[in-house]
Amino acid sequence: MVNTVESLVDDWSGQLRPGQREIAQWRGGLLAVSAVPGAGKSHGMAVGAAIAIARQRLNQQQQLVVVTYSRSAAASIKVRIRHYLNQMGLPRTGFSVQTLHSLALKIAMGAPNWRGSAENLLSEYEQQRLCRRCVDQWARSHPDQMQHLIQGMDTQPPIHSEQLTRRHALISSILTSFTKTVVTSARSAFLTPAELRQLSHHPAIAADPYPFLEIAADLLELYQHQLYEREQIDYDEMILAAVQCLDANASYRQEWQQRVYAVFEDEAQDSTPLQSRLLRLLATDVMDDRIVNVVRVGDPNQAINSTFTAADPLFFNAFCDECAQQNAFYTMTQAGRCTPLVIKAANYLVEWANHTYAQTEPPFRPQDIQPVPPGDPQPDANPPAWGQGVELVYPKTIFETAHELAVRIARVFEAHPKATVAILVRQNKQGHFLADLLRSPADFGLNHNLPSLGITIFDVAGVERRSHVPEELFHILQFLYCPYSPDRVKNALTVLVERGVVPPQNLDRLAAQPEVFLYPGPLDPPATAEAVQAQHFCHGLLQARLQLSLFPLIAYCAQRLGYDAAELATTDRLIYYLSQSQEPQLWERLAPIWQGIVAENTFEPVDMEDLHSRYVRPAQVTILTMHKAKGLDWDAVFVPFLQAKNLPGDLWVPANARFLGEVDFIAVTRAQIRAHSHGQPIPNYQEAWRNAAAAKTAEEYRLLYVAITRAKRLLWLAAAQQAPFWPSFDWHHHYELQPQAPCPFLPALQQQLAKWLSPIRGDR
Ligand SMILES: Nc1ncnc2c1ncn2[C@@H]1O[C@H](COP(=O)(O)OP(=O)(O)OP(=O)(O)O)[C@@H](O)[C@H]1O
Repeated sequence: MVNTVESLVDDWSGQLRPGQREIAQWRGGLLAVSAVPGAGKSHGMAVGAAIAIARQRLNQQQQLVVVTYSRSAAASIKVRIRHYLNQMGLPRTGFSVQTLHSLALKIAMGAPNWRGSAENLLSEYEQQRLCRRCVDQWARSHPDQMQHLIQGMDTQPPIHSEQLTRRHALISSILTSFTKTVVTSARSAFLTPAELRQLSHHPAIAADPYPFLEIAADLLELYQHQLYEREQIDYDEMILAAVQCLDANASYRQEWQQRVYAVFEDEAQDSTPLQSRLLRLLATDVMDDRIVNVVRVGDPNQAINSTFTAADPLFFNAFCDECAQQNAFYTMTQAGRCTPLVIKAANYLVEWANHTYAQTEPPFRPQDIQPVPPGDPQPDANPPAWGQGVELVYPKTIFETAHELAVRIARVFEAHPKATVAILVRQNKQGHFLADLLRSPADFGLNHNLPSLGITIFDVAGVERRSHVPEELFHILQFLYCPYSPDRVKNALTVLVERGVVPPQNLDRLAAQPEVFLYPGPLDPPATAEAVQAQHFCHGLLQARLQLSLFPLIAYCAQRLGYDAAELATTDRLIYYLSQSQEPQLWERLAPIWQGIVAENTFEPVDMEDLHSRYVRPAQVTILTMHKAKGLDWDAVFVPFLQAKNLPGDLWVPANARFLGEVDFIAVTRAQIRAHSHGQPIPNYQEAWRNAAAAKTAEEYRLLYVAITRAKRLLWLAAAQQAPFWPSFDWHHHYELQPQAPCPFLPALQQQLAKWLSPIRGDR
């Protein structure tokens, strides 16, 4: 067995890059790998994990725990590790892949005397309500401070009606969001209410116009008290609870340490100190606490969560320094994913942004991506470009952007029918807007129709937001119980087309006259072949509706939609949930409950093993946010709407909070807590505001860097000359377009492109 493993390790080592090889050769202790995008971090980690599992003969009793930050990343790494274990003929039991939160939940729930339970886990919505309750309570018990806030920057108290308006804004929105921010930042930085209060007396902030840190301490205290009283926990608390359970109970800690041989962490740049502490505790050897088996891989240049969570690349950098002192730190600068021109564009972004923002917060660690040398193990490494490789356009409007995009995508599929393609947007709303335009171009006067070419438009946010299994089945069932409603026919057909069980076609035409679509008479015009297919499919479902009772009918529909195992398991969970909710189990009774599940998106799907593969599929255009695109890649990547207002955008003060002054005190307080947790001097409010703005800009450019480095062969960037003024407006209902400047990186890149693409001119 050992020999087989070692000979396979030798074989595989020949297929690994430096950095990956070190992970494969790891035999315990700390190890850090910092690598550029596409260098093969996740790949190296999967191979390394499989080898460690084989070497240590890990099993159900003692496992290697792989931690990631998103479900899709977890699914993709699980598949890779299983692949290598299969090659070694080993069972799949020696490891588990988890998101950090599910791991923490397991630890906290298993602890003796732990007061919480999964049912007590606060949803986002409930957390919001709890924050609001704390604010109400605080406002009642602090009338003087409330009055001080209501007066804002005015020298005199405002008139009565204005006071009421401000009070309402403070309670319902400003202080409620403030509470949420404080709760997350302070607890991640291990700050107790008492410590926060102490911090609020710091002389550096004595002249700040409002005592927001003191208010933060009050609100944090109230929030924690309320959680305790209600025996509830929230996501952050779960991690804190897990750490506390392990800290407080030696035998429980040892139980876990015995169970966990090592922790491998992907995307480690997104880790918070609290999370790192949890992982270290778990990975400490049960017999000797000087031995800590932790492997962390990450890329500080891809840190894109630090402005809305307590994550910060600084912590991963510190870990890298610690490992460097033990000669256990490696960097990987070669990457085979992208065509050379895309690499040049990404490197230029690093150089340009660090130069442009040298005075504030340089966004990147200066580090160039290099193409891999000849003979690299990756097949088709640094592939040749499609088209120009990097293309940059300035369409007149957001509509023209959609049109140009469709034209270019159609050309990609014409030349490469099996291409994988993604459109990356900054905000979900932009994604929905594009999805609608691309799905129904005629409605918007566009004459390029991707669905008619057999190309699926897959709007990730749309699907995920709706938690697709409950929503898809809901639409089908709604149709089956009311087949003559045009809306329901359209919704059901949309699901059927998205699932690929009915061919794409003009659904509005079918839905407009449901009886003609379902049961055409002799005088009706002949249906197209696609419509007949859709009709037969619907007849099958309607037939089942007459023969089956509700729950078997739901299961039948799930089968007909071609659900995979995880989706079928999710359907089972849904049926179970519905069966527990209401008697008698009739559609009319259950429909409102089901609709609630869809609206609140609270239903937890069964872990989707191949969620990842849904994002990257041939003959599909995947629309998703830049954040969600992390860790994935496609042949062609389109990044529209790169107007300056959209990226990097600005920090701004919401209109209802302007009476407090020219800065957003939520961002200010967060920046003050951030500085403290980094061991830096605490900044006053003006400096904290500048820091917050610089941190946002820096992170936006890292986000653009992530987007750019997803492209293997073609990167298409666009900035519309006219777009909605506020990127956050609902693009469906706000068509008032205004002139917009492009993201300042684009003109700079354009100049470079001109040089790179015409070497003679460039040389001059
Ligand atoms: N040694 C290797 N042999 C073959 N293919 C490899 C190797 N290393 C990486 N690859 C391939 O290169 C691509 C990028 O690898 P991977 O996704 O692991 O990179 P990454 O560093 O995690 O990227 P990012 O940080 O941008 O998400 C993948 O398609 C992967 O299969």
